[in-house]
Amino acid sequence: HHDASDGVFHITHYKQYPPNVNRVYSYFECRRRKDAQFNEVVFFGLQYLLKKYLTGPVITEEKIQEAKVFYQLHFKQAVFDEEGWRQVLEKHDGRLPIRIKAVPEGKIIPRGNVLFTVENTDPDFFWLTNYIETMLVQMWYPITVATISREFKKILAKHLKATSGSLEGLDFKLHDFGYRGVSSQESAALGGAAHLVNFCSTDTVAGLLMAQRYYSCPMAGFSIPAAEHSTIISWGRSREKEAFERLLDQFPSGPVSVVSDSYDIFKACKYIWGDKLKERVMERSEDSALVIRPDSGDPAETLIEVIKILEECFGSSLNSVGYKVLPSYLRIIQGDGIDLNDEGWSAENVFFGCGSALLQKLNRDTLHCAFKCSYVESNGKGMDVYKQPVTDPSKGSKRGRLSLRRNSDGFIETVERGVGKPEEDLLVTVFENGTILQEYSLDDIRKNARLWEEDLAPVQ
Ligand SMILES: O=C1OCCC/C1=C\Nc1ccccc1
Repeated sequence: HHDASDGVFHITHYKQYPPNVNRVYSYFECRRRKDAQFNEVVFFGLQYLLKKYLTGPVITEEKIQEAKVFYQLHFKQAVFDEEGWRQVLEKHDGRLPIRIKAVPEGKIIPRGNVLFTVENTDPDFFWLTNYIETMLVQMWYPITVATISREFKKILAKHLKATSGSLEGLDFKLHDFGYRGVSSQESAALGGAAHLVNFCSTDTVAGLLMAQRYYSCPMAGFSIPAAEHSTIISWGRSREKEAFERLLDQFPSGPVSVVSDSYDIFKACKYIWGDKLKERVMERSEDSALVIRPDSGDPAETLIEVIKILEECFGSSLNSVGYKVLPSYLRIIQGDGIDLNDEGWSAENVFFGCGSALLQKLNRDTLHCAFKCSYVESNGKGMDVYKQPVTDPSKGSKRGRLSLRRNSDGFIETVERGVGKPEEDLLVTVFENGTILQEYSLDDIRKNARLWEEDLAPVQ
C-alpha cells in the first residue's frame, strides 16, 4: 500500500527543478484575507499526521516496487524516481531526511502567519520537501474545525458570562453531533479531536480515541444517555408518554436527554413533561436533570416557545445577574440547525449540539490554507523565492526562510528573508529525520487554546 503522503502531482517534480538544487524549503499558512470572518486560527493536528504517516522507517523496498509498478501504469512512462527513493532507503534506513518546524499545537495564531515549515535535511533529497505537501496540507481540516469550534466558544462564553455571571459549564455547552456527517472515520477522528481542544462534550467516539492514542488523553470528552427518534416512535404515536417514562425509568440517576419533537414538541412539553410526567420530572435531582431536545423548527423560535411552556409548568427563578433559570432538574439541548453563521433567559438553561456545520461544512478555502516554497539552495547558495500572481495579489506568498515572533507591541508576526533571530522564533522543531522531537498532550494544547480575557468581555 502507498503511504498517504503520495500525491501523483509531486511524482514528476524532481525532474523539473533547476539542476544542482540541494534544498527546498516550504511553509504552510492560513492566508489573511480582508474582512475575513475568522482572524485567528487554532493550530492543531500535526502530531497525529507525523505519528501516523511520517515517523520511523516509512520507506521500504516493497513500497518502492509497488509504487514503481503503479506509476508506470498511471503515467505510461517511467517517471517514478525509483533511484531517489532507494537512496532514502539505503542512506537513511527508510527514514525521511526532513525537518519540520511548527507552532506548538493549540496556539492561537493570527491569519497570515507561518504555521509550519518543511525542508530537506540532506542535500540529495530536495525533492522530498514538496513530495509530502499533499498530506501535510490536509492540516487545513483539524485547524479549521478547531478554529470554528473556538469561535463558537467565544460566542457561548460572552452570553453565558452576561446571563449567568460565570463561565461555569462553558466546556459542556457545545456538543459534537457530527460523527455521521463527516466523510470518513479519519475525518471523524481528526475533527472530533479538534473540537475537544475547546470543549469536553462529544458523541464522536473516534475523536476520543484520537485524543487517547495520539494526544495522551485517556478520556477527552463526556456524554449522557440520549433518546433518538426510533426509541420514541417505536412505541407508536399513542404511546409517546410511555416512551418518555421508559427513559426516566431506565436512567434514574445522571442526566438523560429525550428528543421530544417526534409529533409536537410544544404539546409534548405541555401535556407530557409538564403534566402527565410532571411529578416524575420534579423528583429528579440537579445532577440527574431531564434534558429536553427539540430537533426541528426555527431553532430560536422553538427554543423560546419551549422554554416558556416549561416555565408555565415548572416555574423559573432569577439568577444572581437577574436572568431567568428553569429548575435545576430541567434543561434543554438544541442540536438542530446550529451553525456558526445565527432574549431575559440565561444561557445556563441551554446546551447546543452541532453536527455537519462543525465537522464537515468547511473546506481548505474556509481559512485559505496554502503550502508554498519560499527558499531554495543550489550549489549551496540560497535564494528567496515567492509567487506574486498579477491575477490575484492575495495569493502572493512569503519569501525566504521564515520565523514567527511576538514583536515589541506583543503582536505575533512572521519574519521573512531569513532575518529572524533564532532565539525569538516561536516555531519549534517537532520532526527531524524520521523522529518526533517535541510532543504535546491534549492538556498542553487546551491550555494553549484557552480563550483570552478579551474574548470573555461582556456582550456590548
Ligand atoms: O441529546 C443529546 O444530549 C447530550 C448527549 C448527546 C445527545 C445527542 N447526541 C446526538 C448525536 C448525534 C446525532 C444526534 C444527536
